Amino acid sequence: MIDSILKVEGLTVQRGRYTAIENISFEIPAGSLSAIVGPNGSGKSTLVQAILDLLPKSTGTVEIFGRPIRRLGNLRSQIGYMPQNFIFDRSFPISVEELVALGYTGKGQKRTAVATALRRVNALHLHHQAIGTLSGGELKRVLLAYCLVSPRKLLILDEAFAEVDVQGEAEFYQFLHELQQEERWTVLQVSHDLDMVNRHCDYVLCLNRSLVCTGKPEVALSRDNLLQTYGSAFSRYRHQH
Ligand SMILES: Nc1ncnc2c1ncn2[C@@H]1O[C@H](COP(=O)(O)OP(=O)(O)OP(=O)(O)O)[C@@H](O)[C@H]1O
Repeated sequence: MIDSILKVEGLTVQRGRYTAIENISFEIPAGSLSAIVGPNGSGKSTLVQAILDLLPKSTGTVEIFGRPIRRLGNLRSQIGYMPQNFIFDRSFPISVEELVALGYTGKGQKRTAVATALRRVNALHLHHQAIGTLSGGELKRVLLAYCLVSPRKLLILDEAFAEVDVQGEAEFYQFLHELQQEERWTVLQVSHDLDMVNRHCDYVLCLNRSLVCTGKPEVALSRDNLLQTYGSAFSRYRHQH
C-alpha cells in the first residue's frame, strides 16, 4: 500500500474518434519524482490533461490529494502545471515578472516571491522583458518560475526541458530534487529523455495508449519493458547511446 497523492483508475480518453489512452490505472507515490515516458502519440499529454480535468474522460476516475479534482476547492492551487506548448500572441504586452506574478497565490511579498522564483530558474535577468521576445528555452524557465512562485504539493510538467540547454536541464533536475527533498513536493513529468529519467526519477510509468508498466526506473526501464513501449524505436535509441 503506497501513500499516494494521485490515483487514477480505469481512465479512457477519446481524441475525436481515436482512443488516445485506454483503461489506465496507477498511483503516484507522495513525495516522488515521477516520469511518464512513451513514444510520440502514445497519449502522455492526453493523460496529463485528463488528470487535470482539461479533457473529458470517457471512463474512469482521478483523485488528487484523496479527492476528485472538481471537489478540490482551494487545494487546486496546490497543483502547478506546465503544458507542453504555451501558445500566445507574441505582441501581447506582458513582462516576465508580470506573468510570474499571476501564479502567486499568497498575500503580500509578491515582488520578493517573483524575484526568488526567477532567480531559482536562472531567469532573473529577464524580469523586465516582454514574454513575446523570449527564446523557447527562456520561456520554459519563466513558465517554471510561474509554477513555483507559490508553494505547491504537486507539480506536473509536460516536457518542461524540451528546449532547455544541457546546463539548464542539469540545473532544473537539481532544483526539482530540492523541491522534492526540502519542500516535500511531488513532481510528475512527461519526458523523452530516458537517461535523465533513469538517473533522477524514482518512479516511472511507461505508456503506449495503455500502461505497459510502472515502477522504479531499474524495473520499469528494463530492456523488455522499453521494447514493449517503444518497439523498434527503442532499438535505434540503444544503438545511439
Ligand atoms: N485535438 C486532437 N484531436 C484528435 N486527435 C488528437 C488531438 N490531440 C491529440 N490527438 C491524438 O491523440 C494521440 C495522443 O496524443 P498526445 O499528444 O497525448 O501524445 P503524446 O504521447 O503526448 O505525444 P508527443 O510525445 O508527440 O508529445 C495522438 O495520436 C494524437 O494524434
